[in-house]
Amino acid sequence: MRKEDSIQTIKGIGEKTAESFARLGIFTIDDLLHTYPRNYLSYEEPVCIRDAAVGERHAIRAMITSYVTVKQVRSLKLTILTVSDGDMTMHMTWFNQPFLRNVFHKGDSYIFVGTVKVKNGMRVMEQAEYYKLPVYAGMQQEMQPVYPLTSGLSNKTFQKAIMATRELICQMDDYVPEEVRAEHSLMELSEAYENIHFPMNQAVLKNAIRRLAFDEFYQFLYDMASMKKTTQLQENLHKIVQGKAVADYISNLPFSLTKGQQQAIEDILADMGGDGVMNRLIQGDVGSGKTVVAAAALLACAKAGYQGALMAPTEVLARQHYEELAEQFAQYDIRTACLVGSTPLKEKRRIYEAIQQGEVDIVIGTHALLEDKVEFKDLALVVTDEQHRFGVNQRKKLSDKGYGVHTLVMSATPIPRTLAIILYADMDISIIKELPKGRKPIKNCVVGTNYRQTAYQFIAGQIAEHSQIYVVCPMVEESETLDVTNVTEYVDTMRANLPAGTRIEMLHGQMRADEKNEIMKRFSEGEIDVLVSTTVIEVGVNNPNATVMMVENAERFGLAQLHQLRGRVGRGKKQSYCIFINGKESEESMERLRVLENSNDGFFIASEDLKLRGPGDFFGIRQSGDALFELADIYNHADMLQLAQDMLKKYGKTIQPVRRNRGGISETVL
Ligand SMILES: Nc1ncnc2c1ncn2[C@@H]1O[C@H](COP(=O)(O)OP(=O)(O)OP(=O)(O)O)[C@@H](O)[C@H]1O
Repeated sequence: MRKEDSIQTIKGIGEKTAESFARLGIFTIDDLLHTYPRNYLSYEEPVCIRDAAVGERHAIRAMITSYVTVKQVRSLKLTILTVSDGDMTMHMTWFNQPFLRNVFHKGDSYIFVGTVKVKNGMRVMEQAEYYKLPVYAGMQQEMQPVYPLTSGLSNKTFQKAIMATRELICQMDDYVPEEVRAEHSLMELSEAYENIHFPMNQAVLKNAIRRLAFDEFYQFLYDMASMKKTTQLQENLHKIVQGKAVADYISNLPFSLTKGQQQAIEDILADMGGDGVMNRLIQGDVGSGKTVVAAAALLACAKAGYQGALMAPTEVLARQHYEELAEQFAQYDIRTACLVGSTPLKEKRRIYEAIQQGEVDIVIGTHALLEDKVEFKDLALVVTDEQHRFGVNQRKKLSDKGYGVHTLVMSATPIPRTLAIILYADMDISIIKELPKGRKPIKNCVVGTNYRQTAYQFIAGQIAEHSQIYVVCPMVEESETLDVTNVTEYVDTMRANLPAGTRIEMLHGQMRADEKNEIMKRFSEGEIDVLVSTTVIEVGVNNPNATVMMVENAERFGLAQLHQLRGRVGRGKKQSYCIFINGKESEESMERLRVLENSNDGFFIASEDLKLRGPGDFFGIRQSGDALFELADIYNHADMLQLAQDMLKKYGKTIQPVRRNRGGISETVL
């Protein structure tokens, strides 16, 4: 078995199961190994049957010692069996679940969770939940990995498939020298892969994540080092000196630029008119006005007679940029086009042709821009929005569509300077520090669920004043609801609580792209009052008329992500409000959320988030929005980032990272 083999080489995985895996983007063994559990379940500490207090709920680890019988008692079908923990026996019964006969087998061990009763002097547990913790490498595990699933694929099949690769995992060579591992207590590579999938316990899992975070950073820096060389060698083949066009554009804006925006534009023009190729990062907090800076750069490029591209991480955002820029640029005779995944094929072909012929000056789109069919006549500038959503290779793939292409990256992720120097070693950085004038600071409140009714009343008041509202719920899948408010149901609740005639719509990741676009369009045109959404709206969406952001189950999000969400309001002149509903009544989560109540500053929030995270928090509240790394968190694993840089410096490029082969395509982003 080799990493690059199809998963069908695993015994028991036939064509059908392989199709299910394919739907998750898993084609090879390597894909499988890199599809990490999205969660781990661990159960209450099991007790002995003897120690389980009658009338209380307990978890008991026991072995089935009888055959399973199914009895008809009046209208009930009873499934009965006996279990033992080696010291005492107990009866188990389930009602009307005769299929359990095929689930349980004599000799199997399970964890049974339920309330212990006494009947006829015998301990009994009725309707128990039952769990089978995995046995990996002959060891009973304490945690159950939960994988992303799709129809036709059970968690059990997933686990089995990973277990089948054990030999391969064990044979993995570690490229990190032993002395480095020893000095920094870095887990061995194979051990890390074993434990990310089947962790013995929380502590081991944490170490496995730390090790794999190192690998992600090392690969990233390694690739950056290769890129640096090529950009350094490049002379500026596209000298863009367009001060006049940009000055006109700026003077026609309905506002005056902030100092940071002005400086950023000056830096860009100096770069693009200079001797080398531009490679610049614009860092600015949410709502600081990075789009006009990008627009100025693209305008200068088009006016100099070259082509430019702007790549956004989502279709919603790409369309938003397109709509804004197409209108502005038309006044300067600049021809624009929008290319996204859902663009109809015929339209796509027309756009490809126009780009190739040089009939389009500026193209705005998503990953769709990376396709081979997109060929430029003379590409001079690539702007990527929200850099953390794209990998280095993706950015490079786009700029490789031309020669000596200038690169501009816009990011709202607040990164401390020390880390930025490592992560963006190859880039010059312009920072937009201040927000545009006239913005009123957002008023925040962190409240419990009992405040919801008051919040609805407040929202009704805002709608009466013609403002618009965002409500964010964590997820939409039926299976993941548990105690999480489900978006679909939530819309009904809101309808019942807001005045009749309130226009409420929902937006979630499972909708088709055109449906999402339609909703966003109507929301930005003021035809929707309340947009109930999952975090699809997180990045960059701009509707200055939205004044309230209400986040349900706010405790489930990372602070930086909540800050991004909050950034969707307070983008116009009206006073805006953010209501964070804490669904968990713990003082700890309240304290964490209060950081947001007290500050609107992204840098401060990121650093507080780091301080407040306890050792148990490493999973689940990683800075999402940081999809460049799968497991690594630039804040939490800052030491690993430093170590990766030190190792690269010490050994040069002689030590190659393990390269991930996703479906056969080598990618920097895991
Ligand atoms: N100098 C300015 N004065 C007033 N308004 C401005 C100024 N610059 C930008 N704006 C407006 O502020 C809003 C936010 O700008 P923009 O969408 O560029 O923010 P951003 O930096 O991209 O934020 P995010 O990271 O959240 O996407 C827009 O409506 C924009 O027109």
